[in-house]
Amino acid sequence: MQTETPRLEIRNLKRSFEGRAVVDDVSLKIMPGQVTCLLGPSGCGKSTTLRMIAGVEMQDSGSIHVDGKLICDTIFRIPPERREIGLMFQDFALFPHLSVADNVAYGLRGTRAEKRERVKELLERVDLLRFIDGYPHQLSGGEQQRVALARALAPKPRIMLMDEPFSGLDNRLRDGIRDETLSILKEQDTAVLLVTHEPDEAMRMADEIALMRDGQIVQQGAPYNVYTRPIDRAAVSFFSDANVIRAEVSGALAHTAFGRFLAPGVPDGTAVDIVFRPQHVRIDFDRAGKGPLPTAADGTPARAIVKRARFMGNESLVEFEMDHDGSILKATVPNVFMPSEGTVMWLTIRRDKCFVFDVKT
Ligand SMILES: Nc1ncnc2c1ncn2[C@@H]1O[C@H](COP(=O)(O)OP(=O)(O)OP(=O)(O)O)[C@@H](O)[C@H]1O
Repeated sequence: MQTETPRLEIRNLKRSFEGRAVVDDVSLKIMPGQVTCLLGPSGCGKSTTLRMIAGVEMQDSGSIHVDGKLICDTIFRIPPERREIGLMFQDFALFPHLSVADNVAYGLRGTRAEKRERVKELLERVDLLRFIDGYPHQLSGGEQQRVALARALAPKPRIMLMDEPFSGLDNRLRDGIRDETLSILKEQDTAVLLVTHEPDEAMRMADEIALMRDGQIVQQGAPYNVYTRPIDRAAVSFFSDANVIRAEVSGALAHTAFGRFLAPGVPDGTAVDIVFRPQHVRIDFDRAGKGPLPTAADGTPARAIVKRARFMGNESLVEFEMDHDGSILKATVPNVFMPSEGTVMWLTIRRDKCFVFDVKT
């Protein structure tokens, strides 16, 4: 069986600044037409990784390959302008002295007529055709960014590196431009590496998410898998609010006020964190001092007092103080649910949505 060659492959990239490993052994493969999001908090090394692939930053070790060919290691190096890699950064400036059309045509080859055709096609898709003969200073910041996007897409690069490319756009525009950009890149079979610190953006754009932390990729996979099978507590919290209950294991079970949680393979006496998202807390009303009966799916109910309820738009967030230890738990409920402070309720936690992590690891 013939295996497909990745469009972009980076192997064991490392880069240190002042003795600190900012990118620490990062490897990735991206196939043609695939969008991979490098997702992680500010300062984790995402941009430095991208800059090394672009060729504007030199790695200390490791190599970069395009369609199976080496383009850069510590001995051999193709200069940035010959890598045929498209770049789209948030602060990528347009050429102020060139018209919008000439900016978009900048990297294009072909006859004047062919270039004009391609420029029109792209400006139409980013909804800016009316500005074709205008100049950058006549456009708003968001419009300039869309022109920069059209310029980056125009030469149909084999690889596109994007660093927070949509963050300057207002919400109303962002979704449309994001979807349009994605469909252009897919049509062109471009391999995309997109850097973002916004989980929503990564979930929306990515075929694959590479979760980065302290210079390393800590987890990689399809958005659904990364979201539903996070490798640790921080990976849960990165995507959403998370509740955490600390418990001790005995007999492969973690014992809590919400009943027992399976902790297979965890030795007795080990401390674990049981982590779950607010949407997986079930809320029940108090019935003469009692909650619902325990079930295998939801465990035992625990008594809680409403501290605060807030309406968030399409859901409500309720904060509870737990009776048994005074800890705070958050629950979200679709639509409007605004119980008043002090209301007694009973909470259960969906077992199939909980993650149990050994505290030490
Ligand atoms: N040229 C440099 N000299 C010294 N330190 C640097 C240099 N470039 C980056 N760093 C440091 O490396 C770390 C990672 O930076 P990088 O820009 O890659 O992070 P990032 O994940 O892209 O963050 P952000 O989302 O905030 O851009 C930061 O602590 C940064 O200060």
